[in-house]
Amino acid sequence: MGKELLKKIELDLPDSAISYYPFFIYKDEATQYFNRLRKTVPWQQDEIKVFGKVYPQPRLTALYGDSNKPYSYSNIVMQPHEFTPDILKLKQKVETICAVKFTSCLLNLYRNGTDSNGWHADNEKELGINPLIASVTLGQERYFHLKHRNNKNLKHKLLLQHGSLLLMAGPTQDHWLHQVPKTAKPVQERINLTFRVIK
Ligand SMILES: O=C(O)CCC(=O)C(=O)O
Ligand SMILES: [Fe+2]
Repeated sequence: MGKELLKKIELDLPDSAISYYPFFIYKDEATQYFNRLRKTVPWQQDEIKVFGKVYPQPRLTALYGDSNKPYSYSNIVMQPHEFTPDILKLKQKVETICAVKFTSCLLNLYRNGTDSNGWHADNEKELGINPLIASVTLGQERYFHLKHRNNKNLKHKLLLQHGSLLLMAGPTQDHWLHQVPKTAKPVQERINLTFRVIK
C-alpha cells in the first residue's frame, strides 16, 4: 500500500481508541465495490421496537458471517448470509491493518438523507469486552457523531469519506455513543460495512 493509503488519524478523545484511515481504498476500487454490493446484497428492512412502539428501521441492512451464529441488537435477531468474494476481500484488507480475524460483517445502506442510525454503542454481549469494530464507507460521505456517555461536553464529529476506514477499539463502546444523523442536504446512497468478532 502507498503512503497516502495508510494515512492514519488518531482521534484524541478520552476513554477511547478511535482511528480513521481516510484513503483506505482507492476511489475507483471503492466505487466498484459500492456498485456490486448495492446490486447483489439482499438488503432487508427490519422493524425495531423503541419504547414499545414498532418502526421500520431507517436504513436497509444485511448480515454476513462465517458461522451460523445469529446476531441480535435492538430486539432484532439477524441470521448471517455466507461471505461473498467481495466482502471476504474487504475483510482481508481490513485484517492487514487490524491483528484480528473478523467473523461477521453487518452492512448498512443509507438510501438518502432521511436514512440514519440513531445513538447507540456496539456493546452487545456476543461482541465480548473491548470489541474492535472496523467500519468501511462506500459512496456518499456522511457525518459520524460521537458523544461521551457521562460528560456532555465531550463530543466529536467527522465526515466518513468514500473508501475510508474507521476503527473503534479498546474502551470506546463502554464510554461513547455514536450515530449517523439524518441530513437535510440532498445526498446519494452510502454503504457501510462494519466488521465484528462474534464470540
Ligand atoms: O454507518 C456507519 O458509519 C455506522 C454504522 C454503525 O454504527 C453500526 O452498524 O453499528
Ligand atoms: Fe455502531
